[in-house]
Amino acid sequence: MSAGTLYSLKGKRVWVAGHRGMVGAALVRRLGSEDCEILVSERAEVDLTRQEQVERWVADRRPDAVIVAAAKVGGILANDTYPADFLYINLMIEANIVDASFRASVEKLLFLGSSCIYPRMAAQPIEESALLTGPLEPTNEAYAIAKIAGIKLAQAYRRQHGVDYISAMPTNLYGPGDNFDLLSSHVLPALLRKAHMAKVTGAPSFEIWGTGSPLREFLHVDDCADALIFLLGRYSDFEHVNVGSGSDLSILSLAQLVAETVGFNGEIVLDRTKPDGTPRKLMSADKLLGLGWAPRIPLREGVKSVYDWCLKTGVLSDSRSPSEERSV
Ligand SMILES: NC(=O)c1ccc[n+]([C@@H]2O[C@H](COP(=O)([O-])OP(=O)(O)OC[C@H]3O[C@@H](n4cnc5c(N)ncnc54)[C@H](OP(=O)(O)O)[C@@H]3O)[C@@H](O)[C@H]2O)c1
Ligand SMILES: C[C@@H]1O[C@H](OP(=O)(O)OP(=O)(O)OC[C@H]2O[C@@H](n3cnc4c(=O)[nH]c(N)nc43)[C@H](O)[C@@H]2O)[C@@H](O)[C@H](O)[C@@H]1O
Repeated sequence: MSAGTLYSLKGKRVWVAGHRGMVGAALVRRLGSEDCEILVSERAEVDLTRQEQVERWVADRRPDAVIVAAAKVGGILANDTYPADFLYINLMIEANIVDASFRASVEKLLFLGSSCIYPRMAAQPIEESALLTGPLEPTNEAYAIAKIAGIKLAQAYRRQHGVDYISAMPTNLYGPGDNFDLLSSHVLPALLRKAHMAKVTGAPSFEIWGTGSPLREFLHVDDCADALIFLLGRYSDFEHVNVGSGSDLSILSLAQLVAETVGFNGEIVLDRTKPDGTPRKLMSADKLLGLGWAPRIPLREGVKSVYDWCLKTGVLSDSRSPSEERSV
């Protein structure tokens, strides 16, 4: 084990639950440089909301370590429109994986939450200790409640059973493999697609939701995956850990950055009928920095690399209008 390592992945069987998602796929890429065996479960074989299926799979495959990167995930509109799905599916997935892992004597488990767990009006930058100190943002309350339950579940198993279960709270993420559906995506992939479509169709403008004034923090998913593998090896404590870049910008500034990246020179128009959500959610990066990890991919560089990835894969070329797209 190298200095500071509390849990070595060497020779271990590591289950990435949700390996086809943006974060799960980045974790699989990152784990490729560790001397471990990566386990994945296909959805056709295991629906993670089904306890029996999860218990059977974990008992059969016997992972040593588990990363819970499977979840029902979406942007502000999806969260606001489908609170039952966001609460129910996420509660089931995390409860099933945590308990099945305990029954199968998993050595280490990392649960992933999100920065929306914190109170809507939390003091900025938001420290880990702000959890449960005030009311949540209504547009994603259901998802936040499920994620808070996940943190508490990991802590409860840790306290009652002495197991090494930890939680990490990533900020808003972006990267290859993101969801570019305009109705269910997060802001960054939505803006890339809108700016690109405006450019290729010669439109004079593209729309962004809300007032453009909310502030958001962004982290490239490869930085996030690196931080998560760092925590898996170097962190073993009760409290969750924020995973962010340490800086934020307004949604309008983000839209301008995306327009520059894409090469769109027209206007950016505000659709004020859409919600803003939390005014600001910049997380304190102090705890993770203190442990010795720092991000490497600046936002401008990251957005450019994702746009290049989009052009290469053709993921933005779908000409359907938002109303024709798959529902969330
Ligand atoms: N994206 C962000 O901005 C962000 C920010 C903070 C935290 N996070 C956290 O990071 C984690 C991963 O997010 P992501 O962005 O990678 O989401 P994602 O791309 O939507 O991936 C989620 C994965 O979970 C799988 N899944 C969902 N329900 C399932 C079920 N019932 N059975 C089996 N698999 C199921 C999905 O499978 P299918 O491919 O079959 O649908 C998908 O592969 C989540 O815990 C999320 O809270 C994400
Ligand atoms: C990380 C996730 O963050 C989510 O909150 P949240 O940052 O507001 O999620 P986003 O959907 O990324 O939206 C961030 C901000 O961008 C604005 N925005 C502007 N144009 C667009 C657009 O075309 N699409 C989208 N999606 N937004 C847009 C949106 O109104 C909001 O103020 C939570 O709902 C989840 O629970 C999760 O925590």
